[in-house]
Amino acid sequence: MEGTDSVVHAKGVVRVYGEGDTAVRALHGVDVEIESGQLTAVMGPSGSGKSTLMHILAGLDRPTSGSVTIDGIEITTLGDDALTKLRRQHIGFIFQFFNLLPMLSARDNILLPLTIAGEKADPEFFDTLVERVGLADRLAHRPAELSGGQQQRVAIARALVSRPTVVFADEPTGNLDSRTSGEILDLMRSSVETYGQTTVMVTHDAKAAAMADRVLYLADGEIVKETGRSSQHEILQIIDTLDLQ
Ligand SMILES: Nc1ncnc2c1ncn2[C@@H]1O[C@H](COP(=O)(O)OP(=O)(O)OP(=O)(O)O)[C@@H](O)[C@H]1O
Repeated sequence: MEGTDSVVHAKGVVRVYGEGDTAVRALHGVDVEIESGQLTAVMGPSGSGKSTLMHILAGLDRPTSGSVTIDGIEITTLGDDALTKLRRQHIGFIFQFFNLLPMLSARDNILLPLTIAGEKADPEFFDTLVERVGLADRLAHRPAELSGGQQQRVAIARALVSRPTVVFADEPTGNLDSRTSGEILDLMRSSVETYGQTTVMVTHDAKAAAMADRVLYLADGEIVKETGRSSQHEILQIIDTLDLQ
């Protein structure tokens, strides 16, 4: 059925940091599938393994054991060069602190993933994208000349410009005020609706998770619950009941 195939599969993912007495088992055998065309939110208390899981699903880190496939490609056994190439082709990133290059204009920041890959943007798609994210009159500005919300819009356009298989967003609204957060979440939701952009978002914010089609709850390195689209109130209740503060 359209919109319900999974594009990322993780099976038995274990991640241990360090060795011996000081080893930290951050993930305990996580099984998860990320559905195509959906916004999936990952929630859980601090230290529950959200960032670790996201980094492994995105090919930024390798599991200690277990399997991860992106678009059918097993990434855990790829060499570094092949993994970098796969990330360029298949993954877009949005971070809490925007991670823009300060010396580049908004336009060049947005185009960076394509520039690095030696590709050119489809001009029509680029124009529609900057229009949608509301940056058409800010393209010549550098990040320091933009507000936090505008910088995150640049980061969203940068993540979307190569039309990646999956966008991973790590606390995308964690550094923004509530009004700007709402605008950024609307934008992410609309990229799912308009482009069918598969997106995975790590968040502490129940309001953000309420925008998702599916919510995964992580505790002590395990997925302890999964729900479909839920209201902010329902999400807060689950967090309270499972003691996931
Ligand atoms: N590089 C590392 N070395 C050792 N331990 C680590 C490392 N990175 C994370 N950990 C540990 O792994 C566990 C999971 O961390 P992770 O950052 O994935 O949690 P999180 O849910 O994203 O937390 P937060 O919401 O605070 O960002 C924690 O106990 C953390 O201390």
